Amino acid sequence: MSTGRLPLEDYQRYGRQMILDGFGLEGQLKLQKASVAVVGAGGLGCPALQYLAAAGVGKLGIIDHDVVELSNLQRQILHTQERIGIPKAVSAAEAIKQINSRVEVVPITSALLPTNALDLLEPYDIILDCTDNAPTRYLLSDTAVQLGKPLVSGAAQKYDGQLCIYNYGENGPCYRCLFPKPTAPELAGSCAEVGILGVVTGIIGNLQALETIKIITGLHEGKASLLIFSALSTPPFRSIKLRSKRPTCPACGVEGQKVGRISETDYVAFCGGDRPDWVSKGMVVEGRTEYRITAKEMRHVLQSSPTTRLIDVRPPVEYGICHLPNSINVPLNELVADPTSFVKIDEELETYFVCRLGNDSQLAVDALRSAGGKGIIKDVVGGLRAWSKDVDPDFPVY
Ligand SMILES: Nc1ncnc2c1ncn2[C@@H]1O[C@H](COP(=O)(O)OP(=O)(O)OP(=O)(O)O)[C@@H](O)[C@H]1O
Repeated sequence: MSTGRLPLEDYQRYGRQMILDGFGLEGQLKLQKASVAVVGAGGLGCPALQYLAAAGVGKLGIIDHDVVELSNLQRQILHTQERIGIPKAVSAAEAIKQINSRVEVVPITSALLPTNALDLLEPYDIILDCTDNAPTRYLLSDTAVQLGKPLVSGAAQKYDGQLCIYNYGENGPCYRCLFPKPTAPELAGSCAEVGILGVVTGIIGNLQALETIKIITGLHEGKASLLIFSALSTPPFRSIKLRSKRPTCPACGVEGQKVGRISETDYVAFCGGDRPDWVSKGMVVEGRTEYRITAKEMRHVLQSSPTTRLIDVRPPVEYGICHLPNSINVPLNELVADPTSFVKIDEELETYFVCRLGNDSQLAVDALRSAGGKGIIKDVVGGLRAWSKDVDPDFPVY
């Protein structure tokens, strides 16, 4: 039996869970003492944070560099219309305070990077990966291994989701044990590119909160498994038992650490092509800036340089929805298959690529350069979305 005591009103607030077998006052005191870092306050992070706060986790760190947008509200349920434009970490912290004012909330509005990950995550007992990109997944996994903390990882796209706890229990595997090599960039589209049903992120984010509460209260049996959810399948859940950590894993294997120092590792380069759109949000991704141009700079170029060609690499159906005047449409798949037959190499011409979000356009730059293109070949950071935000608010965003 526990000798601890809760503030009087907490017996009322948490009574419904405290009377559960195996939970009790002990479980509630453990939650109160626990600290959890949630990286990403988006589709997964919002529901996870909501339930962790409601359940009475003592301290919640929220790390997200992004701001709330209208397109987030379909699934990022802690944010509101009134808070569009403010940092997600701050918006989520405000929402949590309204649910449970006694939770200590630490909003961090910078991105998690190799240079700050160890420092930012060290103060917490458990880490939640609620992000949406491969470089951050590997960064989080390596950091969790180095800090010796469990990593409760969620992922969701389209109608599907996954849940796994890494670096936990007796010899539990890390993310690198399961995925030693990153998914080919062309297969790893973002939610903005491939779509997401909001409630799917709700299901996976809630499961992340559930597993976290089980770990904190001692209700988790400590066996590693990968839960796969597919909303359109019957039954929708499948669970795969996982092996122990791989002895040869470069991060957590018994043969010793072979991955480099986290702060010096270029996770973006490791994961390849489809870079997260961090540049437009103030994060410089090394080695790319000379081939990139902002939307505002693009407007200036279009107004002042007659030797400019602007190539829109979206699929024709998207080009048909909206496009910039004088842009020509060469879909990325056609361009990559045979770059110079679609875009003749001409050093006298300045060539600019644009797409919806500024990811495919980088691949287009790479394709043309690899095919021998020289001179000014650049792409628009943040794509047409940045154009709408920074240059022409009347340009449609979809
Ligand atoms: N390295 C990182 N550090 C901090 N937050 C991150 C990092 N990588 C991703 N995130 C955050 O993780 C969240 C992922 O959530 P989600 O995919 O639902 O949102 P989104 O990126 O706003 O969506 P969309 O792709 O529709 O714009 C985002 O808020 C994003 O800013």
